Amino acid sequence: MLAAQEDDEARVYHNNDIDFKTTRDLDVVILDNDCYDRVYRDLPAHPLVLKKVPICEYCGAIRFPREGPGFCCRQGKVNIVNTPVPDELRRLFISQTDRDALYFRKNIYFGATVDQRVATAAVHGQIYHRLDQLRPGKEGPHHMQLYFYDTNETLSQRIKRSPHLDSKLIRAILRIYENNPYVRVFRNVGQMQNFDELKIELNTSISYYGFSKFWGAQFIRAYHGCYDPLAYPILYLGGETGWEDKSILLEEIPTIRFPRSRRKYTKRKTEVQDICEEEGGGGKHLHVSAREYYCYIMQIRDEVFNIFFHGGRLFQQWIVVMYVKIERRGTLGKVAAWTHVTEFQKRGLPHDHFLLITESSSKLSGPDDFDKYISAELPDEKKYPLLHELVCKHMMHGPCGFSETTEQGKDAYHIYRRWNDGHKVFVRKKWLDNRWVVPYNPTLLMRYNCHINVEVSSSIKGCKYLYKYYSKARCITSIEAIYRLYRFPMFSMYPHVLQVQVHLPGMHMVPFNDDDNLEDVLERARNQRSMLTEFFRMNILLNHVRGPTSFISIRTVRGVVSPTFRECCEKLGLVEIDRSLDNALSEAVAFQMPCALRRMFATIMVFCEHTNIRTLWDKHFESMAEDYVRVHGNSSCVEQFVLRDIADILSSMSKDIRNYGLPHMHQSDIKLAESLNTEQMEGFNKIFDHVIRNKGKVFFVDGPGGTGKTYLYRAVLAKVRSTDRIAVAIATSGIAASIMPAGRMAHSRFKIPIKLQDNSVCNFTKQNGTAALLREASLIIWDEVAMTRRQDVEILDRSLRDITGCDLPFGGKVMVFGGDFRQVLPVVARGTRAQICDATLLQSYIWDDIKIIRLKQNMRAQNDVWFSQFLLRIGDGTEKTFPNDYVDLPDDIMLEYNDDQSIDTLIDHVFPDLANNYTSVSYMRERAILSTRNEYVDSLNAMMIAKFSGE
Ligand SMILES: Nc1ncnc2c1ncn2[C@@H]1O[C@H](COP(=O)(O)OP(=O)(O)OP(=O)(O)O)[C@@H](O)[C@H]1O
Repeated sequence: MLAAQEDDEARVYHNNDIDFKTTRDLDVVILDNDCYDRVYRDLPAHPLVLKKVPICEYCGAIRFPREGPGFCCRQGKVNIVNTPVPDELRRLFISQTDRDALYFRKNIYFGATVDQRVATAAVHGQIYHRLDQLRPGKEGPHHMQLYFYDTNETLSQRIKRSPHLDSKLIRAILRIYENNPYVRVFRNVGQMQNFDELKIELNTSISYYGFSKFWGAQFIRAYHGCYDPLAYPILYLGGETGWEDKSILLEEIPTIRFPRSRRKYTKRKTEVQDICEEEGGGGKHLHVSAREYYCYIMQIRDEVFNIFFHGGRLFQQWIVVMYVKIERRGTLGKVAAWTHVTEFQKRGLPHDHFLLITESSSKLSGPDDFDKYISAELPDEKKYPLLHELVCKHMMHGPCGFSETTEQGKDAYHIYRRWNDGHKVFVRKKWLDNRWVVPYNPTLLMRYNCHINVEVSSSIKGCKYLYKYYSKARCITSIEAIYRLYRFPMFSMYPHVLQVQVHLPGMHMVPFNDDDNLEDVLERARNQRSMLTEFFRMNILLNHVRGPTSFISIRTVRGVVSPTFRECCEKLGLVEIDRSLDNALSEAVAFQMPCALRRMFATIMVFCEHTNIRTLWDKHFESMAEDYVRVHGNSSCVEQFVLRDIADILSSMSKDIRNYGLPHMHQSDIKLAESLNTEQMEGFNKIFDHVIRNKGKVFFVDGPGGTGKTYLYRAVLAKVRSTDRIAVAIATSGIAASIMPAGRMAHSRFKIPIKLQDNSVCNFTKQNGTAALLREASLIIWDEVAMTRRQDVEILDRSLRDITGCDLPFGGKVMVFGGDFRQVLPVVARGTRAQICDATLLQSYIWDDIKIIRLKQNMRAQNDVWFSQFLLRIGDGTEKTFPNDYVDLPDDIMLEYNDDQSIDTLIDHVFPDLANNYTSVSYMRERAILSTRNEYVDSLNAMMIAKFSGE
C-alpha cells in the first residue's frame, strides 16, 4: 500500500472505476476449509506498481523500467524543440468541463468521410476529392471553396450549411490558424488572376495534395517535410515541418547533462535551450531519421504539453514486467520455454497471448493440479475483498456452464470448476454468477490488476491457437504503429514470421453486410477462391500477358476467358506444380534412404494433387527400390515390394493404392489360404463366411506361440481385400503390427485415450476419416489382444456402436481377436495378480459373445516336437514346478552364466561370426535377443555395433 500511496500513477490505476454489488444464496453452505481455497494462497497484498526510474537526463522524458538509455533521444543526440501550443488550443485539448472543448474533442478526426455531394473517385482503393470548380456556384461557396473567403464570410457560409455549428468555437479555431503559413498561402490562391483555371486534387488517403494547371502538378509525398503540417494542421499548428529538417547537434548537447532530479531539470533545460538558440544551427548537424523523430516526440515529458501523445506504452511495460516476474518468481511453475504474440484487436488495443511451457517438475498433470493455479469462480468477497473486486472488474465475460469439479477436457480444453454456489454480482447492469468468470490466476490478477486469462493447455492445440494469431488478416492500428516505432518485441519467437493470410479454398474470410443473404454470399463465385493463390497466379500471368487492359483481359487466352487465374495459367502452361514435386523427389534422392523416399512418394500421392502419378513413379522407382534390389535383384519381385510398402503407407492414411494408376499389385498372400492346416482352414472359412454374408461376429483365435495365428490373419486379410472389401489389421505392439500387411498399432489406429474413465470413447468424431474407414470396414483383426486391457477393447466396442448406429457388439462388424493368454498379460501399474487378471479380455462382457477358434498344431517347431509340447505344458500350467513356481529348463536351451563374459557369450551364440555377417539382411533378420528393459537393449546394441568392423 505504501507504494500505492506514494505514487500518483498508482492512485489513478487503483481508483475504483467499476460499480458492483454482490449477493449469495443463503442455502449454500460455504466451507471454512474449502480445498479450492488453495488457488488463493500467497496472494500479493496489492497490484504491482512499476518502480520509478529517473527521467532521461538528456531530454527529460519520463522513463519506465527497462527502457534503454537511447530509447527516447539517443542519449541527447536527438533534440527537437516543441512548438508552443497557444493557451486557447491547449484548453480545447485538456479541459474536462468547458462545453466547447468537449465538443471540439468529440468532433475532431482525421480522414475523409465520403461526402456524396462532392464528386469522389476511388483510384486503386484510395479516395480522392476532385473540386474542378474553385469558384463557388449559384448555391454559394462550400467545402474547400470556403477557404478563399475572409473569416466572417467563411463562418456565415459554414453556419448557413450546418446550423448546429458552434460559431464561437469555429471563430476561435480560425483565429488560432490565422498565422499558419499554409492557411495564408491557401487564402491567397483566391486572389489569383487565373483562379478559374485552377484545379485541386486532394488525396485524403495518405500521399499528396496537387495544385495543377497554374504551377503544374505539385505532389507532396508522405515522407516530405511539409506533408505532416498539411495533413495534420491541428498537430502542427505553426506549419512547422515534420521530421525532415530536424537535425542532431553532435558537439554541444552531449556535454550538458540534465541532473537526475526533476526540480533541477527545468533550470537546466532552459540553459540547454538557450545554448541551442545561440548556436543558431552553427554546430555540426546530422539529420535525424523519421523513426528517431517520432520516437522523440512520442515521449511524455514533465511540463511539456504534447498533443501527439496517444498512450499504450504502459501496456508494453506491463508485458515486460509480467514475463520477468513470471519467470523469476515462478508463479505458474518453472518455465522451460515460452513464446508470446501481441495481437492488435479491432479497436487497436494490444492483446498478448503467452504460451509458457513448464519444466517437467512443474507440469500440471491433472485437474487437481489445475485447481492449484487456476480459478474460474468469484472469490469470497469477505476473505478476498480486493481480489473479488478485481474479478468483477476484469474477469466477467461470456457465459459457460456450471461444473461441480474441474475436469480434464477432451482435446486441449479443460472444464474448470464453476460451482453453482448462488454467488452473484451485479456488474455492467447485469446479475452475473460463476458461469461468467473467465479462468484466471489469482496471484497474477492481484499483481497486475488487468484482464489475464490463464488456462492449461495439455496438447499441441494450445500452440496452434496461439500460432493462428500470426496468420490473421491485419491492418496497422495507431498503437501497433507505436509498438513498431519503438521496436518493441511483438513476437518472442525465432524466426520472426509475419504471415499474410493463407487459407484453403472455402475456408477464407468473406466480408458481407448485415442485410446480405448469407446463401448468396457463399454462392458468390469470387468467394469460393483463395485470394492469395489467385493473387499469385495473377502475378504470374502479368509477366506473360501483353498489354492487359482489365482483369478479364488477363484471363483471356486465344479469345476465351478462363473463369479463374489458375485455369488460365494451366492453359498457358505456366503452373509448375508437377515439376516442383518432381524436383523435390529428385532432390530427396540425394540424401534420403529408399524407405523415406517411399513415404515421401505416398505423401505426394495423397496431398499434392500431382496430375500424373504414374510418370513420377516411373522416374523415381529405381531410387525408391534401391534397398530391395540389393537383396533380391529380381525386378518384378522388387516392384511388388515397393508397391506393398507404398500401399501400406497409403492404407495408414485411409487411401487405396488402386486409385492412383500405379502398376498392378499382386496379392502376395492370396495363395496362403491354400497351405493352411486343417485347424487354420476351419477358422479361415468361418471368418470369411461371416464377412461375405456381412454377418457380425466376434472371434478369438486362441493358439500358443508358433501355431500360425499370424499366418491365418494374413491369409484372411488377403482374401477379404481381394474382394474389394476393407479389412483393418491392428496389433497391440508395434512389432506385431509391422508383420501384418498394412498393420497399425491399436492405440494409434483407434485413437484410444491413455487415461481411461468409465465412459471413455475413442478420440475420433463421427465425421472423422478414421470413423469413415471403420464404418466401411468389413473385417477388423486385432492381434495380441491378450496383452491389452479389456477397457481398451470395450472403448472400441462403444465407439463402433456409436459411429455405426448399430447396437450389436462392435457395431455388427466381423471382429477377429487373436493372442495367447499364456504369453504376456496387460500391464497394470503396480497391480496385483488379481488386478492383472481382471484387466484381461477374459473378464470383459465381450467375452460372453466370443466364438473361439483354437489352434494347437505348432507350425514353428514342427521339427522339435518335444519343445513345442514343452511350451504348451508351460502355457497350460501343467509342467512340473518347484517351490515359487520355478520350472526346470533343459540344459540345451541355456547358456552358462559366467559373470562379465555372459553377455559376450550370448551375443556370440545368437550372432555367430557377426563381424563377417552383419551386412547380410537375412542373417540379421533371423535372429534377435529379447530383453526386458530399453536400457539393456541400448547397451546390447552398443556392444554389438562395437563388434562391427570399420569406423
Ligand atoms: N499352414 C502353414 N504352413 C506353413 N507354415 C506355416 C503355416 N502356419 C504357420 N506357419 C509358419 O509357422 C511359423 C509360426 O507362425 P506364426 O508366426 O503365424 O505363429 P503365431 O501363432 O503367430 O506365433 P506367435 O504367437 O509366436 O506370434 C511361421 O514361420 C509361419 O510361416
